[in-house]
Amino acid sequence: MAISFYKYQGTGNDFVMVDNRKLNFPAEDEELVKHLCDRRKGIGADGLILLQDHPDYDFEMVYYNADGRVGSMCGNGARCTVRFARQLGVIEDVACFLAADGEHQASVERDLIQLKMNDVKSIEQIGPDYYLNTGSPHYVRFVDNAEQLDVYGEGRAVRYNERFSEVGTNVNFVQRLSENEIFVRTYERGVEDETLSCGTGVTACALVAKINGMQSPIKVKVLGGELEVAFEQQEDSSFKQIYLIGPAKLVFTGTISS
Ligand SMILES: N[C@@H](CCC[C@H](N)C(=O)O)C(=O)O
Repeated sequence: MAISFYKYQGTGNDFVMVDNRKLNFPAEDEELVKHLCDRRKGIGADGLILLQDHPDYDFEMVYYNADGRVGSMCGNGARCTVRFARQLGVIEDVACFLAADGEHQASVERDLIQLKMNDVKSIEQIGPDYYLNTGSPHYVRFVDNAEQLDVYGEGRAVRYNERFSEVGTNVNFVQRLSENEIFVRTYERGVEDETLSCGTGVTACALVAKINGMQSPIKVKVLGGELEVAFEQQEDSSFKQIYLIGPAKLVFTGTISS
């Protein structure tokens, strides 16, 4: 079977994208998805995304992690899907689409994609660390020197902690750089390694930064570039009007036989 694909990246978080509007991509085949995401034997990506029709939305985004399993929300993947939808002519500069965690709005502003994330009602504190869901589950730990950190080793220690054993978690390490800027490194569930950026992770870190005295909007440096997170915190401490803003780019297109 020949599969036509598009490769996109958002701050270095990269995805194989398939226009599934007129296809019936066999995504239940975990080995196929894993193969396409394999960096040596396949195309290479942190995940695979199907863009498909939906009767009530501009499109639906279906996300799979690089391990072949269907994933939860992917913030960078969603920004790339919006760019992809625009390239295909599915949308113009605004979109209302469905993802794993429900409805999202987005807009295209030149190089940047502004993505509205779902509200976050609560943040759990676990010792000095935090745990919250921004569409995907995220553990957040503040550190003094994220650059020197063993993200793989320390990330796996949390990822495979029995507390998270059923669903697992992504693990983020955050360093405060200035009054309105943080640096984030993330160990991603489903990739089972550090990625260059994680959109839902960056969002989680910005909300936790607010709890620790920082104000919206928060600039976020990641290994693959820069993002911004804007939000409002309500009196009941929940977060609304959360926006993840950053670039999303087409890298190349191709055809691969499975
Ligand atoms: N890279 C993503 C997060 C993808 C989901 C994650 N791998 C999981 O399984 O929770 C992002 O940009 O949000």
